[in-house]
Amino acid sequence: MSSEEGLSSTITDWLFINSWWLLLPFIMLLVVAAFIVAFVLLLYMISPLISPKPLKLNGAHVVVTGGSSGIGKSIAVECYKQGAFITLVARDEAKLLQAKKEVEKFAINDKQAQEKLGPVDMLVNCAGLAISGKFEDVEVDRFKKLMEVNYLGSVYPTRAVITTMKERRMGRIMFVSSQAGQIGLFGYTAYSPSKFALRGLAESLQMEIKPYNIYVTVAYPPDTETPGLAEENKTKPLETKLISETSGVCQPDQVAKIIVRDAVQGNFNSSVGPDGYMLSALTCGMSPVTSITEGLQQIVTMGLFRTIALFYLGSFDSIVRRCMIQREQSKAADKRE
Ligand SMILES: NC(=O)C1=CN([C@@H]2O[C@H](COP(=O)(O)OP(=O)(O)OC[C@H]3O[C@@H](n4cnc5c(N)ncnc54)[C@H](OP(=O)(O)O)[C@@H]3O)[C@@H](O)[C@H]2O)C=CC1
Ligand SMILES: CCCCCCCCCCCCCCCC(=O)[C@@H](N)CO
Repeated sequence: MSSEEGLSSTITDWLFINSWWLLLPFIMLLVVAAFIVAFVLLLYMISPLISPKPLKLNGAHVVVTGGSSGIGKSIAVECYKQGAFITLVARDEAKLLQAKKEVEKFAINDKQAQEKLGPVDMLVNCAGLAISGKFEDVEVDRFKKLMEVNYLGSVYPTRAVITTMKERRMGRIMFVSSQAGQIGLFGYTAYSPSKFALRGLAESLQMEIKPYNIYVTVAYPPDTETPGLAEENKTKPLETKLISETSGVCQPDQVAKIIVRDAVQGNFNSSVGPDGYMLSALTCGMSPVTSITEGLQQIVTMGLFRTIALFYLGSFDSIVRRCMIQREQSKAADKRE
């Protein structure tokens, strides 16, 4: 007796059936059910991966908060170059008028001079500031200020446009976070939380408004050469400087190009440079996916990037330790004098 006959006779004995082929219809049913389950699972996996339709910037109305300087101004220029109508939002009127002049140099058609604005097609929440310092050195009211400007300053404009976007069943909302909104670093105990908060807001909001064909983008730029960075650098701890140098300094135009491209495509995540790419793959968590390649890349690279990240973390720890020892030595030297 072959082992196959042995197995089938065991099953038939067990089921009190004298011929195994009486089981055939059940086996077929099982196979069909398995196929259906696999198909449904696949559909569920694929459905969030379907890419949104790109937004046409030509003739669109783009509102940029923090549009009078730095990254915001470059985003405004980039959108204007692609034919959009722009509204700049900020506090200082003189700076706004100067920025308006600079943006208008890049007109691509006569129509743009007429400033024909309508409902907002894309909102760019870029107004913000950075304050760095050791936890105990930063005044408590600065923690509040950063949450107010960086976080709530993105909530209010979004509230102002969301109802109309939902009615029109179209739109883009962008939040400018930071690499410091993906990783907590020495000196950013007040700044990082305000940028992490944007990610929580963006994920929740995206789930609510996706059926209305509105797409959210969170941008995580590295250090970028702007008036804001120059201001921040005046009081930045040495540790923060050394750690941030890891991912280099970018130009605002270069950052803006990438951010605008991602927002137009409806990508949830927008990162700059190789470190930015690794950080985003590593911290993707349960954030929305917007293309099959993005999902596959995350699946394949995560373990590798975590391995690389351990080396980075080790080097950050050693920077912090070295700076502490140096400070203590110079303090001791001062006392001796
Ligand atoms: N530069 C960098 O290294 C990085 C910056 N970022 C983020 O990008 C954004 C822009 O930064 P950056 O270009 O460097 O900054 P800038 O300081 O160069 O520009 C900031 C802009 O925001 C406006 N703004 C500031 N505070 C307020 C407020 N309370 N209400 C309304 N508008 C305000 C400013 O105009 P006004 O003062 O007239 O109101 C200005 O237009 C920020 O959110 C920053 O955190 C992220 C990663 C890196
Ligand atoms: C695989 C893992 C890779 C890990 C790479 C880690 C790189 C960390 C660098 C963080 C730089 C933070 C810049 C903050 C910029 C900012 O928001 C302020 N300058 C605003 O003014």
